[in-house]
Amino acid sequence: MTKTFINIGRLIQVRESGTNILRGAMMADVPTIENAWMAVENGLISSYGSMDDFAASAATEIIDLNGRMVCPTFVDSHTHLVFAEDRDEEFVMKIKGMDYQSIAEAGGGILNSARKLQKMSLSELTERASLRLQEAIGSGTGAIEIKSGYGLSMEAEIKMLQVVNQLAQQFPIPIKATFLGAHAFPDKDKEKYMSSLIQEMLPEIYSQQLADYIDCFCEEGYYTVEQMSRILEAGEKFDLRAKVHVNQFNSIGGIEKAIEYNALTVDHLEVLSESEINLLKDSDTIPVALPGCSFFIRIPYTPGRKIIDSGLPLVIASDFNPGSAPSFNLSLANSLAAVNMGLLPEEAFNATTYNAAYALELENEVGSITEGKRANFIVAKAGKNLNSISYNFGVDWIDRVYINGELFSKPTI
Ligand SMILES: N=CN[C@@H](CCC(=O)O)C(=O)O
Ligand SMILES: [Zn+2]
Repeated sequence: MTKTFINIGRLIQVRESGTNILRGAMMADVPTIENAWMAVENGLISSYGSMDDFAASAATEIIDLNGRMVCPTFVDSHTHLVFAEDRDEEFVMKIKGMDYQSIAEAGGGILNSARKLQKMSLSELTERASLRLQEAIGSGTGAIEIKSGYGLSMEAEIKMLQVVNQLAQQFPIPIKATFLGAHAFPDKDKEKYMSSLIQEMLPEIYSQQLADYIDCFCEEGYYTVEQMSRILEAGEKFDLRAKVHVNQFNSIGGIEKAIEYNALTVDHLEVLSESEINLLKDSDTIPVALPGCSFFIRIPYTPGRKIIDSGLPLVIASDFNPGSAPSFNLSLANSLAAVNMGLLPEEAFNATTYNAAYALELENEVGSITEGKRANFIVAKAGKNLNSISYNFGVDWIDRVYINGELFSKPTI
């Protein structure tokens, strides 16, 4: 049966299909229909228009939105949503003055998460991740990427990816899985782990079809450019395109190497030089900023304003993880991007919806109000507009979330 939503005060992010990722000045525009209607059929957006031209059909359920704004759900292209436990004790260490790297050296960090995850069963991990994902959808996320990387052994990395695949079966939104075995080294024998990654884990992941992308944390003290290169080379053989962590603390050549492998995205970029911006301009690789991480571990923000002013596209994601960004809330990411990166509300919104869909190759499915895309959308509370998303930081502006045209209910815990 068709559902028709009428008296939509503003229908936001309405775009024809077949357009491209938004770059530079294009990011400041969010096409909108004032006083609109929108019809949904079989879970997809089937048509929309101005209320001035609306004619009700008998075979449709009418839902009157009384002037509220409707916009597409967010797309979160970078998360570490599967983990065993929060790391709030590290948060307290940070308040007392320790930085991210010293916390890792003191037994915290990625290895702390790995020790906990290795001991936890697949079903317990799935249950915990499900609760987080339900909440993330309730906060407006309608498509998501989830990485492994807290396993750091063949068994635990496979377990993490199986959890992601179970979530993809259970949840009604598109979920992409990324293999991030190269998140840290589990012990001193780095070569042994490199061989395990390339010769054991990757073939097994491929044979079980557990991942869509391959990732690597290319950073001083983690993976060198040469090690990342070997990992991306191996990933290519198993049809896994790269989405990589680069330039979080230092620029060591990761961007250049990622572009050489035609990476889909380069994520973090808190440290970014003019020459690296120029390299990105000559490539199809998409820059992704993670303002929640900058906020939480108090590191510089990715120069998003500069990226856009250089004519590049920009994507923003949550980086949701227990260490450096324990929030999946993309409304907050919009606020942080506006206040700390100098993005207009329109630019931040495009970076978390329309452009973000490209960062997961889901541009034909989600990210805008377009005929034939999934009816994954948010109904705002009364009186809220596009500016409210960035402006009302930390305030819940969302009245309801629809996924595939169905009302999504938050879990009752
Ligand atoms: N930087 C590497 N990985 C995560 C942090 C992981 C952690 O601290 O557990 C990130 O993207 O910020
Ligand atoms: Zn990350």
